[in-house]
Amino acid sequence: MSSTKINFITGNKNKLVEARAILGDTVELSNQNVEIPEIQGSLEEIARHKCRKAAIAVNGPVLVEDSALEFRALKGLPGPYIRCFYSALGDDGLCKLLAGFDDKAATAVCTFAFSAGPGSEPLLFQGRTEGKIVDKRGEGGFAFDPIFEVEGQTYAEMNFAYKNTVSERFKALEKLQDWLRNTA
Ligand SMILES: O=c1nc[nH]c2c1ncn2[C@H]1C[C@H](O)[C@@H](COP(=O)(O)OP(=O)(O)OP(=O)(O)O)O1
Ligand SMILES: [Mg+2]
Repeated sequence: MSSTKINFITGNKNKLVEARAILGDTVELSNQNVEIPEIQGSLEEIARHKCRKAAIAVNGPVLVEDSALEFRALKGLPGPYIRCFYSALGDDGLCKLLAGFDDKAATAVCTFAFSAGPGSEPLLFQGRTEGKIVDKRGEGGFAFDPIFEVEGQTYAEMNFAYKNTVSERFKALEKLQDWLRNTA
């Protein structure tokens, strides 16, 4: 597949670094940060809204991504509001949210949205990874990585390359790559 260039609109450098590593040389990501107020709604509605606004802001094709962390015991919350919860509560506070529950299951969800430009309806590519919430362990990664455990290791305990083979971001980007392969 020939290399494709896409403008990934995100203010999160860690997302950018992971996405570039996952995509390798199949897709070249440029990056701009555009402040877009995030709405309330389903993961899909939030990603679509962010994508439409980003396409208008840069007046061209864009890729955006929205990450969520769903706690089963909390019926899917914090979900797309994880950024707010994480910055207010941190790793320990997020763990404590589940203190009263035996069920520690959580799902990390990554939703990429691509628009060909202003007025062009976003296409979604979503990946999900099942895990559980544990007391923090590990030094790597970012944000909630130390408390999200998948198959015995937290994301923060995994090496960077290994996280990028099991993560929701990897699964979502595989779908994006399939789409690019089939439309190029
Ligand atoms: O692999 C991950 N491992 C651990 N934590 C993660 C991961 N991926 C996103 N996160 C955190 C960052 C933020 O606290 C929240 C998502 O919020 P979200 O709005 O999607 O991202 P953001 O505001 O940081 O960047 P953006 O400019 O793309 O909206 O979950
Ligand atoms: Mg955000």
